[in-house]
Amino acid sequence: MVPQLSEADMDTIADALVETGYIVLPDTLPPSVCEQLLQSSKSATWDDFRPAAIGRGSEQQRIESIRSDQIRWLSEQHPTDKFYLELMTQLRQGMNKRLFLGLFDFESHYAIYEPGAFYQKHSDVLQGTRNRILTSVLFLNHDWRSEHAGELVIYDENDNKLETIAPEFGKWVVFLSERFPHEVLRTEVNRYSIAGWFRVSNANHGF
Ligand SMILES: O=C(O)CCC(=O)C(=O)O
Ligand SMILES: [Fe+2]
Repeated sequence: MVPQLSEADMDTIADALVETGYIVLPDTLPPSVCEQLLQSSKSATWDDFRPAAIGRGSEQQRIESIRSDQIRWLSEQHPTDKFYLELMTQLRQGMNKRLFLGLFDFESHYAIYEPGAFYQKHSDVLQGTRNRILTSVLFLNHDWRSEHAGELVIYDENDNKLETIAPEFGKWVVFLSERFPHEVLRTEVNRYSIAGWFRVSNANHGF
């Protein structure tokens, strides 16, 4: 069965994006889908994962002092990925309908942060582009405890700390990409997440 986001969930998310620009949802996505995603992340071989890079195209760099996670992009060809991508399509259409965001597509990757890995404070909007509008992060860590660390910290435009979010299984964070710098604190255990970005078409914005 294709999982569904309810109209009520979409209303909640749209209202939060208007009021504060972000939302932390503890258990909105179906646990069975989250479990499949976790298994898919765990069962991939390390050959499938690549050290994450920073930037775009020829400017792409790997700077381990900034981020040290390993990533694998989701694909429509993969049945588990497809379920998740379907949910994100529903969110994209729901937000376009409610907020006229003109979201055009969605790209996302599994990430594994091994013990000692982190991602320093950054913005998801790549320099010189404005095409990432909404960020989505889903956490997949069962039995997370504070000593495991690896929290996601969200800041406001003036660098004030807004939230320190435990990366607990099934927790889903959605925020306006441009408004919130954020960082992943150094994790003490393997940390599983899926980060994704809803984008507008470059062509629409004249780039
Ligand atoms: O996994 C996370 O908590 C967020 C990762 C992130 O900020 C990114 O990949 O841009
Ligand atoms: Fe990010």
